[in-house]
Amino acid sequence: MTQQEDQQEELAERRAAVAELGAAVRALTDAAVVSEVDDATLRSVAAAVAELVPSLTAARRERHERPATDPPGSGHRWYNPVIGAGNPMAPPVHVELVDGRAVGTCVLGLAYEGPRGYVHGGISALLLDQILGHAHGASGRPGMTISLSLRYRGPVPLNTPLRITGWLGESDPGRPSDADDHGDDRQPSHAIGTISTADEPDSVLVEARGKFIVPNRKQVQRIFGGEDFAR
Ligand SMILES: CCCCCCCCCCCCCC(=O)SCCNC(=O)CCNC(=O)[C@H](O)C(C)(C)COP(=O)(O)OP(=O)(O)OC[C@H]1O[C@@H](n2cnc3c(N)ncnc32)[C@H](O)[C@@H]1OP(=O)(O)O
Repeated sequence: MTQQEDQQEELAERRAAVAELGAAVRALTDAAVVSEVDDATLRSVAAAVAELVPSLTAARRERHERPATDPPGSGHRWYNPVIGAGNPMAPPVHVELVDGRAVGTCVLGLAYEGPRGYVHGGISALLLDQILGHAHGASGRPGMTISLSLRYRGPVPLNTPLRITGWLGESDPGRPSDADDHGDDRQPSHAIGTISTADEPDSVLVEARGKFIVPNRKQVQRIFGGEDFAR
């Protein structure tokens, strides 16, 4: 086996273990928010969970440090709060590119509840920001959101297969590019997205409009210390 194959195998092993823990803690979170067991059981589970924490934090990363799952150039985000298999907070949303559109699918349990039986509006915004980011990134230029507005047309049901779709709209007409000053294309992109149930994809429950920019070199330096932020 070559050294590269060895590294690939190690990476796959690490990602599988991270996804396994993510799924287990996600299931625990779901159990915690649906549970109606007696107080003594809640307290004994809380104590058992608290005892597990030190075994995970024995080796930890700090802000700005890459996790072992996301080596430079991979473009992966295993702990992303929307799509990351390793993040218990992520549903996780499964995203595919279909005919130039980003299409996400997921089911949201009671941990995401806002109005009783329905998804919290902030969670819808989180999902849409991510999917718009994928639509923008699909053009080959991953970027950052500079504005996001939402229209909530109908409540989004929990425990129901959902479809989240994002695509690029027209850029700002007539906005001059100041590429000469900044060495980058500074035209923000407009992206549009929707949430519907998988059964009724044409019935839009939430729609979003966002603007994305590709940070220029100075901005990348200022915000990310020069590292290629998207890779
Ligand atoms: C297959 C592909 C897979 C890909 C997967 C990817 C998935 C990822 C999904 C992740 C999804 C999650 C995504 C997330 O969660 S991204 C996280 C949320 N977003 C942020 O944190 C951004 C915070 N904002 C800033 O840091 C600054 O505002 C920036 C750096 C943006 C500009 O601060 P700066 O001090 O430098 O400039 P200014 O404020 O004086 O702005 C002046 C004007 O210029 C415009 N402007 C500025 N810079 C640019 C530019 N570079 N190109 C074009 N235009 C630019 C600017 O809009 C403004 O215009 P106007 O508003 O006045 O009209």
